[in-house]
Amino acid sequence: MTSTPPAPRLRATTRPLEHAPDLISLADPNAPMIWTRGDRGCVGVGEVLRLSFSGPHRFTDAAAAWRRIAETAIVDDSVRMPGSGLIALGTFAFADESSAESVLIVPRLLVARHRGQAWITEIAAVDADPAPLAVPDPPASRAWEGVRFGDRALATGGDSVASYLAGVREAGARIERGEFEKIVIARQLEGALPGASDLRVPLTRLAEHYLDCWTFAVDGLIGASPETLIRSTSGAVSARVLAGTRGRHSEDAARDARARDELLTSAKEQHEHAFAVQSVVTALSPHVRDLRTSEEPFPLQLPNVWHLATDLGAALGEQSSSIELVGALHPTAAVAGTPTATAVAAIAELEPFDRGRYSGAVGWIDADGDGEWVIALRCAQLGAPDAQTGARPVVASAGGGIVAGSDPDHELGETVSKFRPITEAFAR
Ligand SMILES: C=C(O[C@@H]1C=C(C(=O)O)C=C[C@H]1O)C(=O)O
Repeated sequence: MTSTPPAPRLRATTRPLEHAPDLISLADPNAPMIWTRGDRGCVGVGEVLRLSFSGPHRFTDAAAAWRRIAETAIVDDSVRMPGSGLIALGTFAFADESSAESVLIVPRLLVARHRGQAWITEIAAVDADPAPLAVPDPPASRAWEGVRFGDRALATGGDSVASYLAGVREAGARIERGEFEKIVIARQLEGALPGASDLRVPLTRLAEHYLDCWTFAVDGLIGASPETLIRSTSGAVSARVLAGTRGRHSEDAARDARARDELLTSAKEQHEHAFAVQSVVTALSPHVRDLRTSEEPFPLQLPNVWHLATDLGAALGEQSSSIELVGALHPTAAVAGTPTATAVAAIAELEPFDRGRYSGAVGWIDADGDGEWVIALRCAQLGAPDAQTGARPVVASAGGGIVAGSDPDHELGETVSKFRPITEAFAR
């Protein structure tokens, strides 16, 4: 299933930079490689290695391939910060059967910052000539006409919103019959990105508005996710679980506060949230020690929605790499349901599309296996350019958890709120 060419032996050299440059401005406007949140993150320029994986073993295959590359690499790193030295950025498909590729990409140059510190890493095959360790000039600005999204046409030609509502109703009926307790049902929007568009425009908007989210661009998957699947640094592990959502009402403070309070006091939302936390605790427990969670779910305020959130912390109990932890956690109840296997099988039946990388994982890994991975939410996938026009298809996905008593129209409204980061970032 997984096709990986013999990996070259890599050399990575990291040196400090005096000034922290604006990361997004350095990205390739056509194929940006970005991972950023607030005053932290990195931009990749160029590509030295791309590994592809697919099928049910994509996480273990990727973890093994990366371990081999890291073991033989020569790393000269005078910075020693999370994200310095040899790095790959990656994105993994949601479903075992997905036709979407899961990839690990090693950039040729990586410019990164962590609060006040900044550095540059150059990566090449050991026998290749080194590139200068200098920050490249930002590429010239390009046009931005934006993307107008509409409901994605179904392969069967039917109405996609009607199909989503039917899926939610059917999911509710199956929950009533006791087939499963929770399932996440998603829907898709699509649009066309004009050729020669500057993808730094939507990325800058996402990074500026969604300060509590990781803004990412890896292999055409672009978004800003609030949900940390796993972060592992020098033996410490953390995660953020979200489940339970209300749309924001930024124009009306009283209504907005009511939405937040309703979320905090709703038995249904707390119940749904508990499923999601439990699924992460169960999957993580064999790999960690001293697992602790925030006492009570807290309200996470994003520009588009309120979420119920729980933070988890632990010590890494064995030598698992961050990709192995992602493989152990995926898919959580936040994106699949409970029990997992039944929910995943029902998603394949009730959603009339392949989710691709949406609700899979996106993030990075270093030579020690440490890294940061989020659930690929609030995102869109760009396709290949049309041979004639250069326009690229863009598909955005969003969904929500269905439990006993979920109302289909309310769930539809929730997806509208969850699409906002993407529809607004890609607007004209
Ligand atoms: C599935 C999505 O989001 C997930 C589902 C949530 C919910 O059902 O309340 C909340 C946050 C995410 O864990 C999405 O954004 O598409």
